[in-house]
Amino acid sequence: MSPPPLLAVTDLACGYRGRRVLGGIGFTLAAGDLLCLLGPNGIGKTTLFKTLLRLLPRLGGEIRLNGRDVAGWTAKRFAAVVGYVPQAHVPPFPFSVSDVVVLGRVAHMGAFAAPSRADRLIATQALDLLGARHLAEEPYTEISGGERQLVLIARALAQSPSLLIMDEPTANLDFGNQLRVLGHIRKLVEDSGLAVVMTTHDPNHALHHATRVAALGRDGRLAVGAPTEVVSAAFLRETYGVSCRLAPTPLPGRPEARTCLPGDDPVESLGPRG
Ligand SMILES: Nc1ncnc2c1ncn2[C@@H]1O[C@H](COP(=O)(O)OP(=O)(O)OP(=O)(O)O)[C@@H](O)[C@H]1O
Repeated sequence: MSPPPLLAVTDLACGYRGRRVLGGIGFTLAAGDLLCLLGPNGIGKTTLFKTLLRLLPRLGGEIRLNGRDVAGWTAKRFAAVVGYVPQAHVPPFPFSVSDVVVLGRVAHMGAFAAPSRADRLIATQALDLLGARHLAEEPYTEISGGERQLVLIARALAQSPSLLIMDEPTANLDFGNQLRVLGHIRKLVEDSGLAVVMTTHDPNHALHHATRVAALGRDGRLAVGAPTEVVSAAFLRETYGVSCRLAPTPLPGRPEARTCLPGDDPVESLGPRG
């Protein structure tokens, strides 16, 4: 019998007290998958993430990690498998970058224990992996937004998770930093077998970097599949109300890759769609 998938979400319903936002959500994720979650503003991507992370109680359905329902897991047991990279923010205190990264080890430390030398070494290795070791002694409050994003990814990697959930890891990054951060994420997935679920508002991130795409349409249904299957001109028109064409743009290791370009009728894209 084949082993269960790393993450299996079945018939999941999410929302807030008295308000269901999404229902019937189902997908699986294996080690080495980079899944991009796409969908229009306000459709429920953050709500789904919060539910996967157990920050919001599920309204129905199941979330299984390695075949086990996560309901009732302690925070520590959950954090040993799942890491979370929030959008970069500036904390009120000027912690050093290495102190921020070593916080990722908390899930592996005893209650009230200080980080050990081994914990510090793992934190340094995580920074190394992302080419960010030179930042170790900098105050976290005085580095750039792109650097902060790398530091938050390093903190999540120091946690040694099997699954990383990333909320718009490229938001607020300039073009160069977007490419660098996405390149690092893809390399980690390819080299270490880490699985990643990330949101993005750029379909080209999904087309160029994801192994799979999960797209929430305006009807709240989730379509899951290969990037070029899911990100079609019809999906972009229905979801974002824009006319696009998908140009073949073979990339190293991805001969089937496409790039989303403005279509013939850009005026159609103006204004919200109901
Ligand atoms: N704390 C809350 N209580 C009640 N409803 C909420 C709460 N937070 C969000 N919502 C509602 O849930 C719906 C989905 O919001 P969510 O933030 O998950 O969307 P999203 O897809 O992440 O949007 P965006 O792309 O704009 O970040 C929206 O209608 C929103 O108003």
